[in-house]
Amino acid sequence: MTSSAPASSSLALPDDLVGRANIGVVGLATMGGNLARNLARHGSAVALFNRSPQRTRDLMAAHGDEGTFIPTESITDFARALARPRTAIIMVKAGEPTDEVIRQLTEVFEPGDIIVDGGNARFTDTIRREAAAREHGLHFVGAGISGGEEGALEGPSIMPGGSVESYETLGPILASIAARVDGEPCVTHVGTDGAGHFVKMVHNGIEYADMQLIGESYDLLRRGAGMTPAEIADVFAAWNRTELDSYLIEITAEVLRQVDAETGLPLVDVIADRAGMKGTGTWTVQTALDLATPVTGIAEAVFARGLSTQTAPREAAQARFTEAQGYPGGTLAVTDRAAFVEAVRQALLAAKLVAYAQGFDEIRAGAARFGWDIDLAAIARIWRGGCIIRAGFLNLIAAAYDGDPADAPASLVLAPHFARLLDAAQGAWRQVVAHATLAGIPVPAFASSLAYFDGLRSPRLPAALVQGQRDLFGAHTYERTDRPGAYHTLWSGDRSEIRVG
Ligand SMILES: NC(=O)C1=CN([C@@H]2O[C@H](COP(=O)(O)OP(=O)(O)OC[C@H]3O[C@@H](n4cnc5c(N)ncnc54)[C@H](OP(=O)(O)O)[C@@H]3O)[C@@H](O)[C@H]2O)C=CC1
Ligand SMILES: O=C(CO)[C@H](O)[C@H](O)COP(=O)(O)O
Repeated sequence: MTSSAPASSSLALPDDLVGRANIGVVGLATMGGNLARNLARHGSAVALFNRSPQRTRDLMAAHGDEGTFIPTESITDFARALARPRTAIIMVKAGEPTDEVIRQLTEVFEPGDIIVDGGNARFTDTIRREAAAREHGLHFVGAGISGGEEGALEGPSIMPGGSVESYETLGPILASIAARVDGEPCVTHVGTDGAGHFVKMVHNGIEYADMQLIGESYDLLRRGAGMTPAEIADVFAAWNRTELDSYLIEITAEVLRQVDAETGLPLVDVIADRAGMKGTGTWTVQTALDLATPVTGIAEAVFARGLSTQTAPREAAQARFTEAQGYPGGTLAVTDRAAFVEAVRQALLAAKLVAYAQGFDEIRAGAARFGWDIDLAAIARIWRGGCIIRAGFLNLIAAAYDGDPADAPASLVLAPHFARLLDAAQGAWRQVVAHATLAGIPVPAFASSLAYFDGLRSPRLPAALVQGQRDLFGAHTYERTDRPGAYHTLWSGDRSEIRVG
C-alpha cells in the first residue's frame, strides 16, 4: 500500500507521490471502489478521490493493502498524483453528478489527458461531453461497464467509446481488469464518442428482455403448470446445461431456491411484484423509436415493469375481471409436464434469439446514424464474459457476424445456425403463446417476439393498407409494387391516380 493520507485527516500530497499513479478513480461507491481494487490488483498504481473523503478512507482501511493506492482528498492532489497523460475513470451517479466531476477534472487536467466516464450515461450526453472535452484538448471516453459489484472487482465487460489515440493508453489498462473468455479480454474499442455508451445501453435493453422472458417462463411453469419454486429452480439449473447456458438463467435458479428466513416461504413469494428500473431499458426503446428499429421484446419488458408498478388499476382489474365473471384463471391443463417444460424452453430460446437479434439491429442502425464503425462480432465476444447478459450462445452470435460486414446476415435469425434453431422451436413457441393466451397468463415478450418473427416472414404486410389510409386522409402518397415513384389517388375527386414524385 502507498498511503499519504492518514485515516482521519486531509493532507496535501507529498512530493514523492506526485505523478506516481498511472490511473485514477473518482467515485468510490460500489462500482468505483471495486474497480479501483481490481486495477490495483492488476498492477496499476491507482489515485483515489471521492467527494466525501470518508469513503476514500474506508476503502483504504479495508483494502489499502491489496495494491498501490494513492488516496487524495482534493481534486488538485488527485491530478498531481497522476502520471501523464493523466487518466481518470469517473464512477459517480449518472447525470448532473457526472457533469460536475467532469467540470472539476477539466480545471485541473491538461491537453492530452484522458477522462473516462464508466457510469451508465446516456450516449447523447457522452457525445456532448466528448465534444466539450475536445475543445479543451482533452480526450473523453464513454465506457459502458457491466457486471455489477462483483464484475467490477473480478472482471467486467467493458465497452469504451472515444478517440483511437486515447485507447492506446487506456486499452491495455482496461484489458488488464476485464473478464477473460478463451484468453481474450472482454473489452474492445467500440467506436468514437458515444458508441460505447450506446452499446452498453443496448446491452441493458437486452438484459431487460432476457429477464422478462425468463419471468414469463417462470410464470408459465408456476401458475400454468402448478410447479413449486424449488421444482422450477431445478428446471432452470437443467436449462443452464443446454443452449440457454447463461448468467441470468443461473441466477434465476439461485433466486428460486432461496427461502425467506422469517416466514419459511420461498423468497420469490414474499418479494413484492413491482419491478424497478433506472432508465437504460427505457433509453434503448426511445432510441429504437427514433431509429425506427423494432425492439419489441425490449419494449414489452420495459412496459411489463411499468405495468407491475400500477398498483391501483391492477387491484381494480383483479377485482372486476374474475374467474367468476368468466375470465381464465391462469392455469393450464398440463398432462405431460416434461413435454411442457421442454416447450417452454424452446419458446424461451426462440424469443431470446429475437431479443438479441433486435438489439444487434439497433446497434447496427445506431452505428449508421451516428457514423460509428462498430464490429458486431467483437461486441458479441466482449459480452461472453463479465456482463449480466453473458451467455454461451454469444459465441454463435460472434460467429454469425464474423467476417466481411457485407456478408453479415440481414437479421441474426437468418444466420444458418439460428434459422435451424427456429425451425425446431417455432412449433413449441406458438403452442406456448396460444395456451398462455387462452389461460390468461400474460406473455408479452413471448408473444411480441413471435409476432415480430412472423412479421419478418410475411410475404405481404398490412402496411399496404396503412399507406392507403394515410394517402386518403392526408395525401401522404404511396409507392406501387409494379413501378417506381410516389403516387396519390385523388380520393375527393374522380379517384384517378397521379404520380407525384
Ligand atoms: N451498481 C451497479 O450495479 C452498476 C452501476 N453502474 C453505474 O456506475 C456508476 C456508479 O454506480 P454505483 O457505484 O452504484 O454508485 P452510485 O450510482 O450510487 O453513486 C455513488 C457515487 O457517486 C458520487 N456522487 C454522487 N453525486 C456526486 C456529485 N454531485 N459530485 C461528486 N460525486 C458524486 C458519490 O459520492 P459520495 O460518496 O460523496 O456521495 C459516490 O461516490 C453509476 O453511473 C451507475 O449507473 C454501472 C454498472 C452497474
Ligand atoms: O448496468 C447494469 C448492468 O450492466 C445494471 O445492472 C442495470 O443498470 C440494472 O438496471 P435496472 O436498475 O434498470 O434494472
